[in-house]
Amino acid sequence: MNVKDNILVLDYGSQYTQLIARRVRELKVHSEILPWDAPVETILSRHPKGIILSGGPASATAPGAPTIDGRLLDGSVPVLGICYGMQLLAHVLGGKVRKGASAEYGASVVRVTAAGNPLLRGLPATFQAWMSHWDEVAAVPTGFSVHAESESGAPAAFSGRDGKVLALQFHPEVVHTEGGLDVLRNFLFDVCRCEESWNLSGWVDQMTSEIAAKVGGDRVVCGLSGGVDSTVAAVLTSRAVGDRLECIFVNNGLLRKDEARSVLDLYREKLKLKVHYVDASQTFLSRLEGVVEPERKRKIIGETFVRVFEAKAAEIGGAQWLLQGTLYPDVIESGFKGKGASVIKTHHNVGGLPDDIAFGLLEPLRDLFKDEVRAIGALMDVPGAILGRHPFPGPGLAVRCLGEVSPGRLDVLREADAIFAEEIVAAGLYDRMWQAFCVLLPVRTVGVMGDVRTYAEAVVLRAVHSQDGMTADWVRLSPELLDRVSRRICNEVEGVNRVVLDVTSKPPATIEWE
Ligand SMILES: Nc1ncnc2c1ncn2[C@@H]1O[C@H](COP(=O)(O)OP(=O)(O)OP(=O)(O)O)[C@@H](O)[C@H]1O
Ligand SMILES: O=c1[nH]c(=O)c2[nH+]cn([C@@H]3O[C@H](COP(=O)(O)O)[C@@H](O)[C@H]3O)c2[nH]1
Ligand SMILES: NC(=O)CC[C@H](N)C(=O)O
Ligand SMILES: [Mg+2]
Repeated sequence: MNVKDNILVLDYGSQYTQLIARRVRELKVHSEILPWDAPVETILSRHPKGIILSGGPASATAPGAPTIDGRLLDGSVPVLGICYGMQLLAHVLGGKVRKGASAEYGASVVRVTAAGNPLLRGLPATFQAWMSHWDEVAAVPTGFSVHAESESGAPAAFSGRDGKVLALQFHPEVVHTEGGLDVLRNFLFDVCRCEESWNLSGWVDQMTSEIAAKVGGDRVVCGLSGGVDSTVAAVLTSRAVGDRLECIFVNNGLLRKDEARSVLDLYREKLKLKVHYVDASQTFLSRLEGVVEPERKRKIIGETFVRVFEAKAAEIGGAQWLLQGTLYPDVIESGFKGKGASVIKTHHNVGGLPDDIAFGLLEPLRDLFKDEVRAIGALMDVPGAILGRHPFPGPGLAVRCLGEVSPGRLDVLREADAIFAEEIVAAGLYDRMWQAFCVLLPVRTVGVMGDVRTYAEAVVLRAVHSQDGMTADWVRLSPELLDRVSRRICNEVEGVNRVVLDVTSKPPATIEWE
């Protein structure tokens, strides 16, 4: 692959670190992530044209907080600090950081207060930006200038050292920040003087050879779910290992209405992969009996998946590798990177894996985001019917059936979910959103149906726009559609007498409820 220029992202534990790297790739520049405490020599040996400091959960002024070596701040390589990165720059260069009067999470308005910041070139005088912080910069270092402020009046952008050290309190890497990509473009091409020299088809060729080299003559089993990620991973891997790849589709009893059959039909018709079907629903459901704690559900499901893969692999002649369609958001939310990231939720395929797993793991998409995976799938001619599907988590309906996961409650959820999905498709909205689904609450409320008092559970409608699952906003569905869905669910699904709408973005909520 032709990698000319390199942008280094130093990871301070942000949920968005990989997103920064991914945006840089989107702008056709190679980018690499190193932990914040990588030695300066290592950092400089990568010849970065620029360095980006990510956000992070720590407070820059706290004892032992992640820091930066002053040698990186002499202006010879441009440095951009984002959120924690900004607070850190302010702190180590002699400014002042303190806890703000209140936090800013989600959408916020940034006002440009002075010209001269190369990052803000071309942006309007006020714009909506995504924030996720509590600390703020109270004073910038001597010799630095503030160019924008947030609603609270705190600095939202400052720079100094001849425009070579720059800082932003908001997150230009998230899609909900207006002009965010322009900000990063300005950094890469104006400040760092990079040239476009990276693309996805180069990635496919390189990854195919890496998989071939790693697997050698071994055999691979793939957990295939019908979703985008595992399908793309399987198609990519089959290019590298041919018929030494066997796919296993597991019915875990937590699939949506008619999903097992429709997924199998789809694979048979559209793709030439060897797919084995395992119905393990009894095993999953009996292990989940009585479990209500979200993280326990996820861990039980993660382990059970692996045991099912092991048993099936043994039955079909053994395999040394387990291929999974793990993406970067699964990894970061599971807190897997160590280096200071919080555990948000244990994705079954990452943090939920048991320690004594009988396979080596093959996860070629581990550094990527869904929209990149869709683009790679399209490059490899994966059918649009698969690439366009909404994501569906491996733990499935278990994390949407809050409280106990019983067959009866799963059926209620399945029926409600199918109605919502059907109406979203009928309204022509399916391809215009990231996900739409129902959640069943373990909360009973009083209703009156046919003059009879009911005391039944409530269903939540959740529909979100997102580009990569890292941030999301709720979809403004029309009142007419909401009304139709609500009436149909109450009329057609026994056990539900109330439908409510989730109007929360991510952050502060997550997309799924558990
Ligand atoms: N029912 C299943 N059978 C076999 N493997 C599964 C199943 N569900 C999930 N997996 C495995 O877990 C991985 C992670 O699941 P995840 O839902 O993130 O990805 P996906 O299903 O491939 O794509 P999507 O996000 O579009 O649903 C999958 O890529 C796959 O390897
Ligand atoms: O394979 C998966 N295993 C999981 O354990 C899991 N949990 C959440 N998701 C999906 O990831 C995206 C982000 O979800 P959250 O905002 O709920 O964390 C959303 O698209 C979720 O549907 C999962 N996918
Ligand atoms: N997202 C971030 O980088 C947050 C930085 C810091 N922990 C704060 O709360 O302000
Ligand atoms: Mg899935």
